[in-house]
Amino acid sequence: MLKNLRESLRNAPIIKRGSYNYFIHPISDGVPVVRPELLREVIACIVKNANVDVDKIVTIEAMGLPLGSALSQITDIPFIIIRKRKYELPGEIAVHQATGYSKGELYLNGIDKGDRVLIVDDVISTGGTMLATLKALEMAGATVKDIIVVIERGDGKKEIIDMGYDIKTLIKIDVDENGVKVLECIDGEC
Ligand SMILES: O=P(O)(O)OC[C@H]1O[C@H](OP(=O)(O)OP(=O)(O)O)[C@H](O)[C@@H]1O
Ligand SMILES: Nc1nc2[nH]cnc2c(=O)[nH]1
Repeated sequence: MLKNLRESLRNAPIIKRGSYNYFIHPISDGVPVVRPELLREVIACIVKNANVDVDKIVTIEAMGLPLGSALSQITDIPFIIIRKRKYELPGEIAVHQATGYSKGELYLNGIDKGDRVLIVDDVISTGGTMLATLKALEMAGATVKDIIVVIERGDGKKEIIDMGYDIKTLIKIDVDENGVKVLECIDGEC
């Protein structure tokens, strides 16, 4: 089921961001090109595995956007984007985000108290972005029914599970300066 994702990750180039080995891939970067068969495969796998009995899908700028958008079209569930830009709307919630190579603020709008949500993102690595997202959603009074992330690297997933949340990842990889190694897939075919 995840043939395109597996093969493309095995060929992903690596760059250094400080000391961090950063892989570049269409799902996580939008470059060099996002092929429809890859996105279709990933979205089908998300629909098959995620709990979509929710009021809203929550994604994170920037690379949660193609995922949230396609998922919303298929499920007919509205989606919201946690932005890196401040809007200063009433009720906007700001949280601090730290990844393995960057720091910044995230801004949540559009959640009503009691909303049941599914969080979708492209990558989990340190878990810093997901922690910030969960904090913002907790502050907004949302109930997180499920979390699904396409690519898992590092130990961030464990932190989220330790906080008591369910989180699924479609593919688990290891990254070093030589490239990407595929470790595990949700379809069991790796
Ligand atoms: O688990 P973490 O260490 O937090 O890493 C995961 C985050 O890193 C990337 O976001 P980034 O902030 O680089 O933004 P982008 O989507 O604009 O590339 C990715 O989209 C995740 O949100
Ligand atoms: N594209 C990309 N996004 C990430 N988010 C966290 N780590 C990575 C990475 O290595 N590559």
